[in-house]
Amino acid sequence: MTQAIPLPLQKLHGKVAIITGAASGIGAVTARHFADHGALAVVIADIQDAKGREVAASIGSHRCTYVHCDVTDEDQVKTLVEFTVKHYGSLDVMYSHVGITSASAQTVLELDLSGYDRVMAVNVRGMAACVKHAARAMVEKGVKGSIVCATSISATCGAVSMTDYTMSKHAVLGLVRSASVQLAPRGVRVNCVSAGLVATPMVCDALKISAEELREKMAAIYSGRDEPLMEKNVADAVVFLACEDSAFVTGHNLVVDGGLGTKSIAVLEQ
Ligand SMILES: NC(=O)c1ccc[n+]([C@@H]2O[C@H](COP(=O)([O-])OP(=O)(O)OC[C@H]3O[C@@H](n4cnc5c(N)ncnc54)[C@H](O)[C@@H]3O)[C@@H](O)[C@H]2O)c1
Repeated sequence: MTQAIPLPLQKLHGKVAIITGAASGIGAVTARHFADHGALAVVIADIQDAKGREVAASIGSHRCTYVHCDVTDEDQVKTLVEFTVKHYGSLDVMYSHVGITSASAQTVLELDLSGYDRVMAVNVRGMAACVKHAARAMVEKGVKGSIVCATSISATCGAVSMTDYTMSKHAVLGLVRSASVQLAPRGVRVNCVSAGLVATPMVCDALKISAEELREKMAAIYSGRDEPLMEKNVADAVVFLACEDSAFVTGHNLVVDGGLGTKSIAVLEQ
């Protein structure tokens, strides 16, 4: 069960939300944060079924449900959105958070194109499917909803490795900007959050390092802060873009990196 925020301070009271990639890391913390902010229902979508069910149960079955959904399969994304609308009446918020990296360094000279295809299928095609079906559900029901996509500080700069990941996050910016223009007349907002480095399984697995070790390394980079960038800091930004506080914000890339940008990426490149 979650510790509810007092009603007057709840930003998502009565809202119905989907969060993809919420079995783990930033998505899981954001799902809890949405529930704490009074969301009527938070639907967690992921491919890690046991973990996803665990997160949903820990938040509480009265307001959180797990649905298996591989975002690379458009039919599964469509079914996820249909399930949500059927069970909870509408869809107000889609946080399309799923993203992966390749197993290898993916420099241009050594680019493994099958790894590239996988990253693009998940990070770009999957993101587009989530935006498409969430937007359709909102437009059909006349809901002036909010769609938030996970980008990264890698969306606006080059990197010495992870070429495919960097390309995919640049592409998400194009998706968000186009969708925001197209959906503005329908009252649907589309924004993205570009997080700096957070010690989640995606990053720790890629670096073959524990979360504790990575946070220690990051402490030097985020030295002006009491602690390194955490999942909760990203979740706060997502709640802002999901709620009415950002009613006139659309097509925006909200950077959450403590002002450190590529310095935090440097940890990956050491
Ligand atoms: N951790 C960071 O430093 C960081 C920084 C910037 C942006 N991001 C973004 O956050 C997202 C990754 O989240 P995280 O860092 O919390 O990592 P994570 O690995 O903890 O979470 C990613 C989740 O996505 C799920 N997933 C993977 N492929 C999927 C698929 N095909 N269909 C459905 N679910 C799938 C995984 O099972 C996992 O639960 C990516 O979009 C990434 O670009 C992370």
